[in-house]
Amino acid sequence: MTIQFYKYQGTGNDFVMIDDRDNKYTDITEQQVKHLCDRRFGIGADGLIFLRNSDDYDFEMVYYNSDGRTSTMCGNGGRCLLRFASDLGIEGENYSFMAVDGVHFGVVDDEVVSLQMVDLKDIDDLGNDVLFMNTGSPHHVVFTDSLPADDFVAVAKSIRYSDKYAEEGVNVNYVKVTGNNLEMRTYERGVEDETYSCGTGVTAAALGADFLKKTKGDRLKIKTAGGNLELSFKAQREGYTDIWLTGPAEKVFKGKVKL
Ligand SMILES: N[C@@H](CCC[C@H](N)C(=O)O)C(=O)O
Repeated sequence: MTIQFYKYQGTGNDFVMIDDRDNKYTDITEQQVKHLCDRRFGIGADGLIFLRNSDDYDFEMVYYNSDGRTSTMCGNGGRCLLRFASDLGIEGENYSFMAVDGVHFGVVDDEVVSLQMVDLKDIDDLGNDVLFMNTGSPHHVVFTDSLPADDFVAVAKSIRYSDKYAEEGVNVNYVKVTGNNLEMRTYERGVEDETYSCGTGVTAAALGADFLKKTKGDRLKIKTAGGNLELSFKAQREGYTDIWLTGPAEKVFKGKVKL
């Protein structure tokens, strides 16, 4: 079988996109997804996303990590999917779509794509400037004065495979705050490596910085290894609402691949 695919990236978090509005690929296997995402034997990506029809919304997002397994929400993937929908000619600038964590709204313009993230209620304060929260995907967030350098993946793996997280897995973020600007590195579960950027991780870092009162205001800039993102939000008495993740998302190339 030959598949028409598209490759997208949002701040260097890259995805294979497949238009599956006619449900041709619903029986794709873990091994096949893993192969498509493989950087040497396949197309190469941090994840794979199917765009499918939805009865109640503009479309549905079905996300797989590069290990071949379906997972929880992917923020940059959602932003890339919005650009893909627009490129496919699905009508509108303002979209709504269904994902694993619920309904998302999105806006596509020439320069950037904005995605509304799910509201956040609970943040676990683990002490010493370390937080855990679920922004659509689970994130362990460490605030630090200097980001780990060469040893980042080893440090992140020791947290991801610790007893607390070993079974379910977790994404690990190290974040440095300077004024209202954040700089961060993320290790992703399911990729089991550092990625250039992670949208749900950026969301966790920015909301965490506000929660710990490390920043001021409701719009923060975040620098990732693959580029800059912005997060705006409303702080409520308990948690956060109106959370919008904004930044670039673009098509890189398209092609056909044999499965
Ligand atoms: N890159 C994503 C997060 C994808 C999901 C994550 N790997 C997990 O399994 O928790 C993002 O941009 O949010």
